[in-house]
Amino acid sequence: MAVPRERRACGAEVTQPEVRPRLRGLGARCRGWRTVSWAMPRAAGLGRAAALGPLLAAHVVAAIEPISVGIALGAASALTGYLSYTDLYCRFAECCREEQRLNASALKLELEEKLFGQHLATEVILKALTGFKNNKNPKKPLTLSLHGWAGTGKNFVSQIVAENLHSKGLKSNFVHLFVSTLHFPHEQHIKLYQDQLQGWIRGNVSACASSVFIFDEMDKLHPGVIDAIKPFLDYYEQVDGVSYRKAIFMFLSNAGGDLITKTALDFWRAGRKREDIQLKDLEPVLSVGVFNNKHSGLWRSGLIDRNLIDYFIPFLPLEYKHVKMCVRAEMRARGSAIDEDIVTRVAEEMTFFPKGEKIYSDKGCKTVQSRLDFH
Ligand SMILES: Nc1ncnc2c1ncn2[C@@H]1O[C@H](COP(=O)(O)OP(=O)(O)OP(=O)(O)O)[C@@H](O)[C@H]1O
Repeated sequence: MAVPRERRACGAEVTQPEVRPRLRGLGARCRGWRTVSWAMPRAAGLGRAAALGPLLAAHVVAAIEPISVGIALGAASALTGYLSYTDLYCRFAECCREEQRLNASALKLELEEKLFGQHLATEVILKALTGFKNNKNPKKPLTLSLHGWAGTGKNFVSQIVAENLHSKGLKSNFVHLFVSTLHFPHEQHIKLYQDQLQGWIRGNVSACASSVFIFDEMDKLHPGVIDAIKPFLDYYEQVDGVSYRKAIFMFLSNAGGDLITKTALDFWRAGRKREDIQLKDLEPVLSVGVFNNKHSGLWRSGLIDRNLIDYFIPFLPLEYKHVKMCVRAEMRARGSAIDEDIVTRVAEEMTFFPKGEKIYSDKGCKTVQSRLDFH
């Protein structure tokens, strides 16, 4: 019998093909399928295997890639006499290093250099992650809710955060990205999505306690779906034998973008500096706004009324000067010399709002890359 393509490629069982998430590209399919397969009956076993040490963990990976891992370990063992088995193993396969500390200064530098116009997001993310990772016994997982207009840097930041937590970033086996319209598209399957989500998260946290889960397009998530993970975000020591306290959850959403823009505009009109906007000017407005917004993914959510979201992080709308910074950053990334004429032309092709003042880019920096291709 012919094996379905996904199964050949990813080595996982297709459990419910008629309602499975439609995933883009093989990488995405593998990520989804792998997660499903780990989350289901084998999850608890995997968690225990990982806890029993690298030898067993090596068997788990060796079962996945027996030849390459075996050859690599054998050759390296022969060449080196001083590395521990764990060190050696982790040079060839990705390891979940739960106790690994965060390099806070590297993260700070990266955010300050690469993220433009987001003084609040930079400050809060840095403090939240540093505090959380420095705490050996967190009482709950870290939950961050990122809000803002399109193209203001929410996905960009989650990528930076992921890379600073697990070196392979979004490609890591311990970082999981869910996209509402891709993984949870049908309203009639909410119950199924809730069950799958619980299984995915339980399985992956069993395998790696410091797993990172990113939920993009929260504003397109059907109300109630996210409440399925409420027990995992709460202050429990364990849920069914699994501790979720070292995991990190990030929710990305356009919901609340209008509230953030209004505050930014009020400051601008009052002649106050953008950098004077403080978290307290926005966080309460955001949490209430999102809780009352039917299209936020967090409408009347238990995650909010149980105070399980640690930080609501506002992403401010980007101005003309920030768009120019994005163009320059893109030119640098492409290895091109900075041409200020092109920088200006690209920035001027973007559209700005509100109609009268034209201060903020309506797509943030989102189309900068493609526009640069024309010049
Ligand atoms: N504040 C920023 N600083 C630097 N670059 C940015 C910023 N915002 C966006 N960019 C650039 O624009 C690209 C698109 O932004 P990103 O995907 O992070 O937007 P988003 O806020 O997640 O948008 P959406 O809500 O539509 O998903 C990024 O990959 C990055 O190159």
